[in-house]
Amino acid sequence: MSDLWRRCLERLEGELSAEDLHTWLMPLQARDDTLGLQLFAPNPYTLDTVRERYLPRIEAMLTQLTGHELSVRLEVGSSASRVPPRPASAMPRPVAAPAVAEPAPPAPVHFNHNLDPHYTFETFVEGKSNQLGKAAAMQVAMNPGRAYNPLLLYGGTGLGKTHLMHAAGNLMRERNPEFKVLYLRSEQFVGAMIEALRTKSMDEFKRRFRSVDALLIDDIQFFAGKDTTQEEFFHTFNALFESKQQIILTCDRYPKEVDKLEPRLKSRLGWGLSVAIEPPDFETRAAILLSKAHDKGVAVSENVAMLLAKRIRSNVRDLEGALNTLAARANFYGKPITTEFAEETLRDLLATHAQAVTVPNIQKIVADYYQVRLQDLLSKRRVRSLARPRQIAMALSKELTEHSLPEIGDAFGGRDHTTVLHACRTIKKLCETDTRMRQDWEQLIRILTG
Ligand SMILES: Nc1ncnc2c1ncn2[C@@H]1O[C@H](COP(=O)(O)OP(=O)(O)OP(=O)(O)O)[C@@H](O)[C@H]1O
Repeated sequence: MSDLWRRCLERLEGELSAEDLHTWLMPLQARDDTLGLQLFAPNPYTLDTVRERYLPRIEAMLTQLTGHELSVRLEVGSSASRVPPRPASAMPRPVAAPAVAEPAPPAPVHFNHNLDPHYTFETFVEGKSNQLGKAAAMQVAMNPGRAYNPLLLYGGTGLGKTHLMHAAGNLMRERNPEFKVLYLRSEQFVGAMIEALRTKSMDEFKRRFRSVDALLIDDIQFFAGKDTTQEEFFHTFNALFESKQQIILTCDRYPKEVDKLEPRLKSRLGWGLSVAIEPPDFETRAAILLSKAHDKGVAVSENVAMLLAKRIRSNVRDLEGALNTLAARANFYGKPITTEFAEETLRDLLATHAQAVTVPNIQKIVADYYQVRLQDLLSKRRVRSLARPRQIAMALSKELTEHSLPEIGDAFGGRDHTTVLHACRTIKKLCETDTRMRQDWEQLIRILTG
Protein backbone atom coordinates (compact mmCIF):
# COMPACT_ATOMS: atom_id res chain seq x y z
CA MET A 1 0.00 0.00 0.00
CA SER A 2 1.17 3.54 -0.67
CA ASP A 3 2.88 4.94 2.40
CA LEU A 4 1.24 8.31 1.93
CA TRP A 5 -2.20 6.74 1.74
CA ARG A 6 -1.48 4.65 4.84
CA ARG A 7 -0.59 7.78 6.77
CA CYS A 8 -3.68 9.53 5.45
CA LEU A 9 -5.85 6.62 6.58
CA GLU A 10 -4.25 6.60 10.01
CA ARG A 11 -5.11 10.26 10.44
CA LEU A 12 -8.64 9.81 9.14
CA GLU A 13 -9.14 6.91 11.52
CA GLY A 14 -9.42 9.50 14.28
CA GLU A 15 -12.10 11.46 12.44
CA LEU A 16 -14.41 9.02 10.73
CA SER A 17 -16.53 6.26 12.19
CA ALA A 18 -14.99 2.81 11.97
CA GLU A 19 -17.85 1.69 9.77
CA ASP A 20 -17.42 4.51 7.26
CA LEU A 21 -13.70 3.96 7.19
CA HIS A 22 -14.03 0.23 6.66
CA THR A 23 -16.82 0.44 4.15
CA TRP A 24 -15.52 3.21 1.93
CA LEU A 25 -11.87 4.04 2.44
CA MET A 26 -10.15 0.81 3.42
CA PRO A 27 -11.26 -0.95 0.23
CA LEU A 28 -9.48 1.65 -1.88
CA GLN A 29 -6.12 0.75 -3.30
CA ALA A 30 -3.61 3.49 -3.74
CA ARG A 31 -0.55 4.32 -5.71
CA ASP A 32 1.43 7.48 -5.31
CA ASP A 33 4.40 8.90 -7.09
CA THR A 34 5.91 12.31 -7.39
CA LEU A 35 3.02 13.41 -9.52
CA GLY A 36 0.06 12.68 -7.36
CA LEU A 37 -2.04 10.02 -5.71
CA GLN A 38 -4.19 7.57 -7.58
CA LEU A 39 -6.99 5.84 -5.73
CA PHE A 40 -8.67 2.75 -7.12
CA ALA A 41 -12.19 1.93 -6.06
CA PRO A 42 -13.45 -1.65 -6.36
CA ASN A 43 -16.65 -0.55 -8.11
CA PRO A 44 -18.41 2.55 -9.47
CA TYR A 45 -20.65 2.77 -6.44
CA THR A 46 -17.72 3.09 -4.03
CA LEU A 47 -16.11 5.54 -6.40
CA ASP A 48 -19.16 7.81 -6.44
CA THR A 49 -19.56 7.67 -2.69
CA VAL A 50 -15.91 8.42 -2.03
CA ARG A 51 -15.97 11.27 -4.50
CA GLU A 52 -19.11 12.79 -3.04
CA ARG A 53 -18.49 12.28 0.64
CA TYR A 54 -14.79 12.00 1.33
CA LEU A 55 -12.69 13.48 -1.45
CA PRO A 56 -12.46 17.01 -0.04
CA ARG A 57 -11.40 15.62 3.32
CA ILE A 58 -8.83 13.31 1.74
CA GLU A 59 -7.39 16.15 -0.30
CA ALA A 60 -7.18 18.40 2.72
CA MET A 61 -5.44 15.68 4.71
CA LEU A 62 -2.94 15.04 1.94
CA THR A 63 -2.16 18.73 1.75
CA GLN A 64 -1.56 18.69 5.46
CA LEU A 65 0.72 15.66 5.21
CA THR A 66 2.78 16.72 2.22
CA GLY A 67 2.76 20.50 2.53
CA HIS A 68 1.46 20.97 -0.99
CA GLU A 69 -1.77 20.44 -2.80
CA LEU A 70 -1.70 17.05 -4.43
CA SER A 71 -3.65 15.82 -7.39
CA VAL A 72 -5.92 12.92 -6.43
CA ARG A 73 -7.31 10.77 -9.21
CA LEU A 74 -10.12 8.38 -8.51
CA GLU A 75 -11.04 5.52 -10.74
CA VAL A 76 -12.49 2.05 -10.71
CA GLY A 77 -9.88 -0.68 -10.81
CA SER A 78 -6.90 -1.98 -8.93
CA SER A 79 -3.46 -0.53 -8.38
CA ALA A 80 -1.89 -3.69 -9.75
CA SER A 81 -3.35 -3.36 -13.22
CA ARG A 82 -2.91 0.29 -14.05
CA VAL A 83 -0.29 2.34 -15.83
CA PRO A 84 0.97 5.45 -14.03
CA PRO A 85 -1.04 8.62 -14.49
CA ARG A 86 -0.32 10.96 -17.34
CA PRO A 87 1.84 13.84 -16.07
CA ALA A 88 -0.34 16.56 -17.57
CA SER A 89 -3.28 15.77 -15.34
CA ALA A 90 -1.30 15.07 -12.24
CA MET A 91 1.12 17.90 -11.58
CA PRO A 92 1.47 18.90 -7.94
CA ARG A 93 0.04 22.35 -7.47
CA PRO A 94 1.34 24.91 -5.00
CA VAL A 95 -1.07 25.70 -2.19
CA ALA A 96 -2.64 28.92 -3.36
CA ALA A 97 -6.30 28.50 -2.60
CA PRO A 98 -7.80 26.69 0.41
CA ALA A 99 -8.01 22.95 -0.18
CA VAL A 100 -11.67 22.82 -1.05
CA ALA A 101 -12.61 20.39 -3.80
CA GLU A 102 -14.38 21.91 -6.73
CA PRO A 103 -17.65 20.22 -7.58
CA ALA A 104 -17.04 17.62 -10.24
CA PRO A 105 -18.23 18.78 -13.67
CA PRO A 106 -21.03 16.68 -15.15
CA ALA A 107 -19.52 13.65 -16.82
CA PRO A 108 -19.50 13.99 -20.61
CA VAL A 109 -21.43 11.34 -22.47
CA HIS A 110 -18.98 9.29 -24.53
CA PHE A 111 -19.79 6.18 -26.49
CA ASN A 112 -18.20 2.97 -25.25
CA HIS A 113 -15.84 4.59 -22.79
CA ASN A 114 -18.31 4.23 -20.01
CA LEU A 115 -18.52 0.46 -19.97
CA ASP A 116 -16.73 -1.08 -17.03
CA PRO A 117 -14.34 -3.66 -18.51
CA HIS A 118 -14.45 -5.72 -15.30
CA TYR A 119 -18.14 -6.38 -15.63
CA THR A 120 -18.18 -9.29 -18.04
CA PHE A 121 -20.06 -12.57 -18.31
CA GLU A 122 -16.88 -14.36 -17.29
CA THR A 123 -16.76 -12.53 -13.97
CA PHE A 124 -20.47 -13.02 -13.37
CA VAL A 125 -21.32 -16.01 -11.19
CA GLU A 126 -24.42 -17.80 -12.30
CA GLY A 127 -27.00 -19.17 -9.86
CA LYS A 128 -30.69 -19.93 -9.85
CA SER A 129 -31.46 -16.33 -8.94
CA ASN A 130 -29.86 -14.77 -12.01
CA GLN A 131 -29.68 -17.59 -14.57
CA LEU A 132 -32.45 -16.26 -16.73
CA GLY A 133 -31.13 -12.70 -16.63
CA LYS A 134 -27.69 -13.83 -17.65
CA ALA A 135 -28.98 -15.99 -20.49
CA ALA A 136 -31.16 -13.15 -21.78
CA ALA A 137 -28.34 -10.60 -21.59
CA MET A 138 -26.07 -12.98 -23.50
CA GLN A 139 -28.71 -13.59 -26.15
CA VAL A 140 -29.12 -9.87 -26.59
CA ALA A 141 -25.38 -9.33 -26.85
CA MET A 142 -25.12 -12.01 -29.55
CA ASN A 143 -28.10 -10.71 -31.55
CA PRO A 144 -28.48 -7.04 -30.68
CA GLY A 145 -31.79 -5.55 -31.75
CA ARG A 146 -33.13 -8.95 -32.67
CA ALA A 147 -33.34 -11.25 -29.67
CA TYR A 148 -35.31 -9.24 -27.13
CA ASN A 149 -35.91 -5.54 -27.43
CA PRO A 150 -35.97 -3.94 -24.97
CA LEU A 151 -34.36 -6.21 -22.42
CA LEU A 152 -35.36 -5.10 -18.98
CA LEU A 153 -33.59 -6.45 -15.91
CA TYR A 154 -35.32 -5.68 -12.67
CA GLY A 155 -34.80 -6.48 -9.00
CA GLY A 156 -33.41 -5.16 -5.73
CA THR A 157 -30.28 -3.17 -5.25
CA GLY A 158 -26.80 -4.68 -5.56
CA LEU A 159 -27.90 -7.91 -7.24
CA GLY A 160 -25.92 -7.64 -10.45
CA LYS A 161 -28.22 -5.83 -12.89
CA THR A 162 -25.61 -3.23 -13.78
CA HIS A 163 -22.98 -5.92 -14.05
CA LEU A 164 -25.06 -7.89 -16.56
CA MET A 165 -25.87 -4.78 -18.53
CA HIS A 166 -22.19 -3.88 -18.88
CA ALA A 167 -21.37 -7.50 -19.66
CA ALA A 168 -23.83 -7.39 -22.57
CA GLY A 169 -22.33 -4.09 -23.77
CA ASN A 170 -18.78 -5.42 -23.48
CA LEU A 171 -19.65 -8.57 -25.39
CA MET A 172 -21.31 -6.58 -28.18
CA ARG A 173 -18.13 -4.54 -28.49
CA GLU A 174 -15.94 -7.61 -28.36
CA ARG A 175 -17.88 -9.18 -31.19
CA ASN A 176 -17.95 -5.97 -33.15
CA PRO A 177 -15.51 -3.25 -32.11
CA GLU A 178 -17.36 -0.74 -34.33
CA PHE A 179 -20.53 -1.17 -32.35
CA LYS A 180 -21.59 2.04 -30.61
CA VAL A 181 -22.75 1.21 -27.11
CA LEU A 182 -23.87 3.98 -24.82
CA TYR A 183 -24.31 3.21 -21.15
CA LEU A 184 -25.61 5.73 -18.69
CA ARG A 185 -27.41 5.96 -15.43
CA SER A 186 -30.86 7.44 -15.71
CA GLU A 187 -29.72 10.53 -13.76
CA GLN A 188 -27.13 11.11 -16.49
CA PHE A 189 -29.83 10.91 -19.14
CA VAL A 190 -31.87 13.45 -17.19
CA GLY A 191 -28.77 15.64 -16.70
CA ALA A 192 -27.86 15.51 -20.39
CA MET A 193 -31.40 16.43 -21.32
CA ILE A 194 -31.59 19.36 -18.93
CA GLU A 195 -28.27 20.58 -20.26
CA ALA A 196 -29.53 20.29 -23.82
CA LEU A 197 -32.67 22.24 -22.93
CA ARG A 198 -30.59 24.90 -21.21
CA THR A 199 -28.22 25.29 -24.13
CA LYS A 200 -30.99 24.93 -26.68
CA SER A 201 -29.28 21.94 -28.25
CA MET A 202 -32.08 19.40 -28.17
CA ASP A 203 -31.49 18.47 -31.79
CA GLU A 204 -27.96 17.47 -30.98
CA PHE A 205 -29.20 15.57 -27.92
CA LYS A 206 -31.71 13.64 -30.01
CA ARG A 207 -29.19 12.92 -32.71
CA ARG A 208 -26.64 11.69 -30.25
CA PHE A 209 -28.94 9.30 -28.46
CA ARG A 210 -30.51 8.01 -31.60
CA SER A 211 -27.25 7.35 -33.38
CA VAL A 212 -26.14 4.53 -31.08
CA ASP A 213 -26.34 0.83 -31.84
CA ALA A 214 -27.24 -0.01 -28.27
CA LEU A 215 -28.52 2.22 -25.51
CA LEU A 216 -28.13 0.97 -21.94
CA ILE A 217 -29.90 2.92 -19.23
CA ASP A 218 -29.54 1.97 -15.57
CA ASP A 219 -32.14 2.43 -12.84
CA ILE A 220 -35.01 3.85 -14.84
CA GLN A 221 -37.14 4.12 -11.69
CA PHE A 222 -35.54 7.57 -11.41
CA PHE A 223 -37.59 8.67 -14.41
CA ALA A 224 -40.69 8.50 -12.19
CA GLY A 225 -42.40 11.86 -11.90
CA LYS A 226 -40.08 13.50 -14.46
CA ASP A 227 -42.55 14.08 -17.23
CA THR A 228 -40.36 15.88 -19.75
CA THR A 229 -37.67 13.24 -19.39
CA GLN A 230 -40.18 10.47 -19.89
CA GLU A 231 -41.53 12.19 -22.95
CA GLU A 232 -38.06 12.49 -24.46
CA PHE A 233 -37.09 8.98 -23.47
CA PHE A 234 -40.31 7.70 -25.01
CA HIS A 235 -39.38 9.26 -28.36
CA THR A 236 -35.80 8.04 -28.14
CA PHE A 237 -37.13 4.59 -27.32
CA ASN A 238 -39.44 4.57 -30.32
CA ALA A 239 -36.76 5.77 -32.68
CA LEU A 240 -34.29 3.12 -31.52
CA PHE A 241 -36.86 0.38 -31.42
CA GLU A 242 -38.09 1.07 -34.92
CA SER A 243 -34.64 0.89 -36.40
CA LYS A 244 -33.84 -2.27 -34.42
CA GLN A 245 -31.22 -0.71 -32.23
CA GLN A 246 -30.88 -2.53 -28.94
CA ILE A 247 -32.22 -1.10 -25.70
CA ILE A 248 -31.30 -2.54 -22.31
CA LEU A 249 -32.76 -1.11 -19.15
CA THR A 250 -32.68 -1.85 -15.47
CA CYS A 251 -35.17 -0.97 -12.79
CA ASP A 252 -35.33 -1.63 -9.07
CA ARG A 253 -38.76 -3.24 -9.42
CA TYR A 254 -41.19 -4.43 -12.05
CA PRO A 255 -41.85 -1.21 -14.01
CA LYS A 256 -45.62 -1.63 -13.83
CA GLU A 257 -45.20 -1.10 -10.10
CA VAL A 258 -43.27 2.14 -10.42
CA ASP A 259 -45.61 4.99 -9.58
CA LYS A 260 -45.57 8.05 -11.77
CA LEU A 261 -44.21 6.28 -14.79
CA GLU A 262 -46.37 7.05 -17.81
CA PRO A 263 -48.66 4.19 -18.83
CA ARG A 264 -47.56 4.36 -22.47
CA LEU A 265 -43.94 4.05 -21.39
CA LYS A 266 -44.77 1.13 -19.12
CA SER A 267 -46.50 -0.54 -22.00
CA ARG A 268 -43.46 -0.03 -24.30
CA LEU A 269 -41.19 -1.55 -21.68
CA GLY A 270 -43.29 -4.69 -21.82
CA TRP A 271 -42.70 -5.19 -25.55
CA GLY A 272 -39.48 -7.09 -25.12
CA LEU A 273 -38.42 -9.30 -22.28
CA SER A 274 -38.48 -8.41 -18.60
CA VAL A 275 -36.45 -10.63 -16.31
CA ALA A 276 -36.28 -10.55 -12.53
CA ILE A 277 -32.88 -10.77 -10.88
CA GLU A 278 -33.37 -12.23 -7.45
CA PRO A 279 -31.18 -12.31 -4.36
CA PRO A 280 -28.68 -15.16 -4.66
CA ASP A 281 -29.01 -18.20 -2.45
CA PHE A 282 -26.34 -19.26 0.01
CA GLU A 283 -24.29 -21.35 -2.42
CA THR A 284 -24.27 -18.62 -5.06
CA ARG A 285 -23.28 -16.01 -2.48
CA ALA A 286 -20.34 -18.16 -1.40
CA ALA A 287 -19.34 -18.81 -5.02
CA ILE A 288 -19.50 -15.08 -5.83
CA LEU A 289 -17.27 -14.31 -2.87
CA LEU A 290 -14.69 -16.87 -3.87
CA SER A 291 -14.73 -15.61 -7.43
CA LYS A 292 -14.37 -11.95 -6.37
CA ALA A 293 -11.56 -12.89 -4.01
CA HIS A 294 -9.81 -14.75 -6.81
CA ASP A 295 -10.18 -11.79 -9.19
CA LYS A 296 -8.75 -9.41 -6.63
CA GLY A 297 -5.91 -11.80 -5.79
CA VAL A 298 -7.09 -12.10 -2.18
CA ALA A 299 -6.57 -15.44 -0.43
CA VAL A 300 -9.90 -16.42 1.09
CA SER A 301 -10.71 -19.94 2.24
CA GLU A 302 -14.05 -21.64 1.65
CA ASN A 303 -14.74 -21.39 5.35
CA VAL A 304 -14.42 -17.62 5.31
CA ALA A 305 -16.56 -17.41 2.17
CA MET A 306 -19.20 -19.55 3.86
CA LEU A 307 -19.11 -17.46 7.00
CA LEU A 308 -19.74 -14.25 5.06
CA ALA A 309 -22.31 -15.85 2.76
CA LYS A 310 -24.23 -17.17 5.73
CA ARG A 311 -24.25 -13.90 7.64
CA ILE A 312 -24.62 -11.34 4.84
CA ARG A 313 -27.73 -12.06 2.84
CA SER A 314 -28.82 -8.61 1.82
CA ASN A 315 -27.10 -8.28 -1.54
CA VAL A 316 -23.89 -8.89 -3.44
CA ARG A 317 -22.67 -5.33 -3.04
CA ASP A 318 -22.66 -5.73 0.73
CA LEU A 319 -20.85 -9.03 0.40
CA GLU A 320 -18.26 -7.47 -1.81
CA GLY A 321 -17.90 -4.54 0.58
CA ALA A 322 -17.19 -6.97 3.40
CA LEU A 323 -14.60 -8.76 1.31
CA ASN A 324 -12.89 -5.48 0.41
CA THR A 325 -12.79 -4.47 4.04
CA LEU A 326 -11.27 -7.79 4.97
CA ALA A 327 -8.70 -7.60 2.20
CA ALA A 328 -7.69 -4.07 3.08
CA ARG A 329 -7.44 -4.87 6.78
CA ALA A 330 -5.42 -8.03 6.16
CA ASN A 331 -3.11 -6.09 3.88
CA PHE A 332 -2.80 -3.30 6.42
CA TYR A 333 -1.85 -5.64 9.26
CA GLY A 334 -0.06 -8.17 7.12
CA LYS A 335 -2.26 -11.02 8.40
CA PRO A 336 -3.94 -13.94 6.63
CA ILE A 337 -7.72 -13.93 6.40
CA THR A 338 -8.77 -16.68 8.79
CA THR A 339 -12.34 -17.10 10.04
CA GLU A 340 -11.26 -15.61 13.40
CA PHE A 341 -9.76 -12.61 11.63
CA ALA A 342 -12.97 -12.20 9.59
CA GLU A 343 -15.21 -12.49 12.68
CA GLU A 344 -13.06 -9.98 14.53
CA THR A 345 -12.67 -7.48 11.68
CA LEU A 346 -16.30 -7.55 10.63
CA ARG A 347 -17.80 -7.85 14.10
CA ASP A 348 -19.82 -4.62 13.87
CA LEU A 349 -20.86 -5.21 10.31
CA LEU A 350 -21.97 -8.79 10.97
CA ALA A 351 -23.81 -7.67 14.07
CA THR A 352 -25.72 -5.07 12.02
CA HIS A 353 -26.75 -7.76 9.58
CA ALA A 354 -27.73 -10.14 12.36
CA GLN A 355 -29.59 -7.52 14.36
CA ALA A 356 -32.73 -7.24 12.29
CA VAL A 357 -33.09 -10.96 11.98
CA THR A 358 -34.69 -12.09 15.21
CA VAL A 359 -37.93 -14.03 15.42
CA PRO A 360 -39.85 -11.16 17.09
CA ASN A 361 -38.61 -8.79 14.42
CA ILE A 362 -39.66 -11.16 11.66
CA GLN A 363 -43.10 -11.48 13.24
CA LYS A 364 -43.49 -7.73 13.48
CA ILE A 365 -42.37 -7.06 9.93
CA VAL A 366 -44.55 -9.81 8.48
CA ALA A 367 -47.54 -8.50 10.45
CA ASP A 368 -46.90 -4.97 9.13
CA TYR A 369 -46.37 -6.24 5.61
CA TYR A 370 -49.69 -8.09 5.50
CA GLN A 371 -51.43 -5.53 7.67
CA VAL A 372 -52.55 -7.94 10.33
CA ARG A 373 -52.22 -7.43 14.06
CA LEU A 374 -49.21 -9.02 15.71
CA GLN A 375 -51.34 -10.63 18.40
CA ASP A 376 -53.53 -12.21 15.70
CA LEU A 377 -50.47 -13.55 13.91
CA LEU A 378 -49.40 -15.29 17.11
CA SER A 379 -52.91 -16.45 18.03
CA LYS A 380 -54.49 -19.85 17.36
CA ARG A 381 -56.96 -18.43 14.85
CA ARG A 382 -56.85 -20.33 11.58
CA VAL A 383 -58.51 -18.00 9.09
CA ARG A 384 -56.59 -17.91 5.84
CA SER A 385 -55.83 -14.20 6.07
CA LEU A 386 -53.78 -15.03 9.17
CA ALA A 387 -52.63 -18.56 8.43
CA ARG A 388 -50.61 -17.68 5.35
CA PRO A 389 -48.70 -14.72 6.86
CA ARG A 390 -48.07 -16.89 9.93
CA GLN A 391 -46.59 -19.64 7.77
CA ILE A 392 -44.44 -17.11 5.97
CA ALA A 393 -43.18 -15.70 9.26
CA MET A 394 -42.33 -19.22 10.43
CA ALA A 395 -40.54 -20.07 7.21
CA LEU A 396 -38.60 -16.81 7.35
CA SER A 397 -37.61 -17.55 10.93
CA LYS A 398 -36.21 -20.88 9.83
CA GLU A 399 -34.47 -19.37 6.83
CA LEU A 400 -32.98 -16.34 8.52
CA THR A 401 -32.23 -17.34 12.09
CA GLU A 402 -30.38 -20.19 13.74
CA HIS A 403 -33.38 -21.24 15.83
CA SER A 404 -34.58 -24.84 15.78
CA LEU A 405 -38.06 -25.87 14.67
CA PRO A 406 -39.29 -26.39 18.28
CA GLU A 407 -37.93 -22.97 19.31
CA ILE A 408 -39.72 -21.33 16.40
CA GLY A 409 -42.91 -23.21 17.27
CA ASP A 410 -42.65 -21.89 20.84
CA ALA A 411 -42.20 -18.34 19.61
CA PHE A 412 -45.41 -18.66 17.59
CA GLY A 413 -47.74 -19.20 20.52
CA GLY A 414 -46.48 -22.65 21.48
CA ARG A 415 -47.01 -24.53 18.23
CA ASP A 416 -45.62 -27.96 17.51
CA HIS A 417 -42.39 -28.27 15.50
CA THR A 418 -44.22 -30.28 12.82
CA THR A 419 -46.44 -27.26 12.20
CA VAL A 420 -43.34 -25.16 11.56
CA LEU A 421 -41.91 -27.80 9.25
CA HIS A 422 -45.17 -27.95 7.34
CA ALA A 423 -45.14 -24.14 7.03
CA CYS A 424 -41.59 -24.17 5.64
CA ARG A 425 -42.46 -26.82 3.04
CA THR A 426 -45.68 -25.12 2.01
CA ILE A 427 -44.02 -21.75 1.52
CA LYS A 428 -41.10 -23.23 -0.38
CA LYS A 429 -43.48 -24.97 -2.77
CA LEU A 430 -45.61 -21.85 -3.18
CA CYS A 431 -42.54 -19.77 -3.98
CA GLU A 432 -41.81 -22.11 -6.86
CA THR A 433 -45.29 -21.95 -8.35
CA ASP A 434 -46.76 -18.61 -7.36
CA THR A 435 -45.08 -15.43 -8.63
CA ARG A 436 -46.86 -13.18 -6.18
CA MET A 437 -45.79 -15.36 -3.28
CA ARG A 438 -42.19 -15.37 -4.48
CA GLN A 439 -42.20 -11.59 -4.80
CA ASP A 440 -43.54 -11.23 -1.27
CA TRP A 441 -40.90 -13.63 0.01
CA GLU A 442 -38.04 -11.82 -1.72
CA GLN A 443 -39.35 -8.46 -0.62
CA LEU A 444 -39.59 -9.57 3.00
CA ILE A 445 -36.07 -10.97 2.90
CA ARG A 446 -34.87 -7.66 1.52
CA ILE A 447 -36.65 -5.70 4.24
CA LEU A 448 -35.27 -7.96 6.95
CA THR A 449 -31.71 -8.19 5.73
CA GLY A 450 -31.25 -4.96 3.82
N1 LIG B 1 -23.70 -13.02 -9.85
C1 LIG B 1 -22.71 -12.17 -9.65
N2 LIG B 1 -21.43 -12.52 -9.91
C2 LIG B 1 -20.41 -11.68 -9.69
N3 LIG B 1 -20.57 -10.43 -9.19
C3 LIG B 1 -21.80 -10.02 -8.91
C4 LIG B 1 -22.94 -10.85 -9.11
N4 LIG B 1 -24.04 -10.18 -8.73
C5 LIG B 1 -23.63 -8.99 -8.32
N5 LIG B 1 -22.29 -8.87 -8.42
C6 LIG B 1 -21.45 -7.73 -8.02
O1 LIG B 1 -22.12 -7.00 -7.02
C7 LIG B 1 -21.89 -5.61 -7.18
C8 LIG B 1 -23.21 -4.90 -7.28
O2 LIG B 1 -23.84 -5.28 -8.49
P1 LIG B 1 -24.57 -4.24 -9.47
O3 LIG B 1 -23.98 -2.89 -9.34
O4 LIG B 1 -24.60 -4.87 -10.82
O5 LIG B 1 -26.01 -4.25 -8.80
P2 LIG B 1 -27.38 -3.62 -9.29
O6 LIG B 1 -28.36 -4.74 -9.27
O7 LIG B 1 -27.20 -2.89 -10.57
O8 LIG B 1 -27.71 -2.60 -8.12
P3 LIG B 1 -28.33 -1.11 -8.19
O9 LIG B 1 -29.76 -1.28 -8.56
O10 LIG B 1 -28.15 -0.64 -6.78
O11 LIG B 1 -27.55 -0.35 -9.19
C9 LIG B 1 -21.03 -5.44 -8.42
O12 LIG B 1 -19.70 -5.27 -8.04
C10 LIG B 1 -21.21 -6.77 -9.16
O13 LIG B 1 -20.05 -7.13 -9.87
